[in-house]
Amino acid sequence: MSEYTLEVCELVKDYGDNRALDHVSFTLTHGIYALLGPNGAGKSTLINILCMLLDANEGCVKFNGTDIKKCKKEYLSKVGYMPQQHCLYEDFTLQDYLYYIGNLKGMKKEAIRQQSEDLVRKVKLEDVFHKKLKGFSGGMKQRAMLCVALLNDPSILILDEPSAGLDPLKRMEMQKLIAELSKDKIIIFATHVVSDVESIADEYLILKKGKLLRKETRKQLVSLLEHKVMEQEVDPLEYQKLKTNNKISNVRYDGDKMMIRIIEPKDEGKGIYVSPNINDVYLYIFDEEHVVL
Ligand SMILES: Nc1ncnc2c1ncn2[C@@H]1O[C@H](COP(=O)(O)OP(=O)(O)OP(=O)(O)O)[C@@H](O)[C@H]1O
Repeated sequence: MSEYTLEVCELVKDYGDNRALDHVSFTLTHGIYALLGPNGAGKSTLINILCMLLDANEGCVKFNGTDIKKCKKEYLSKVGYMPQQHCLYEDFTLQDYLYYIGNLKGMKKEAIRQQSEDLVRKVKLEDVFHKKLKGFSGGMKQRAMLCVALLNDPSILILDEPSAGLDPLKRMEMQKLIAELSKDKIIIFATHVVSDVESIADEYLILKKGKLLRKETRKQLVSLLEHKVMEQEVDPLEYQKLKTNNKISNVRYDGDKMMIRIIEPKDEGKGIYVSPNINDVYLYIFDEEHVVL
């Protein structure tokens, strides 16, 4: 199995006085990396630098040990990018669009044909291969964009909110697809929606205000909250009171009973401690009123 490395070294990006990335460093080998952070954390800026659409002010990115600026053509031929916004030519058929992109990627005609047919089967779009993209639903367009990103079998796959706008079933399908396709690749999956990555991410890159706070596995992250998440039954009045000075990560009804998940409860002994999940950790890290990290 070939092993690729993508190394981000002390990246700094400023937009005027606003520092969007602040000395960000990490190294990735194959696997699925969830890039998490709230609005403005710097995810898109980082992705744009990784896709060479934007230059950093300081620092560099290395692919297999070489600065990507020194091997731009080779590096870009190994990168597949699925942007947040659809950028499909709607008057093209899916087949024509894949041919067009394959050409831009410098692929041979026969390779485009073989890979296109294989990819549309994998993402279950073979029935609409010859149909115009303008007739595609949102979910079909997302899958078409994934095909485009996967043409030329990239070693690095960068996905910016790949499940945005999909219904829960389609979100699960997209997660399954990404997990199936991840073998031997470095996959960066940027999202705000923790549940989209929880079942498939090998590691989490957590960005906050341009700084990389953590690069850890699920196990390492949830250990932050071991014995700190309590599930408790409450009545709606009590809930209103509790939520003013507690971090509540979830509210659900169990029949008539209102159940809440509290992180580091102020008043212990009213519920039971439960296993933390990534959602709890996300709230713990990003709850601005109770900054801990
Ligand atoms: N072109 C730009 N000009 C000026 N400031 C920018 C520009 N792009 C991003 N920024 C700023 O840089 C910071 C990081 O933004 P960025 O879009 O990278 O974050 P993000 O994590 O991708 O956010 P979102 O989840 O909302 O897409 C923010 O403060 C943002 O306002």
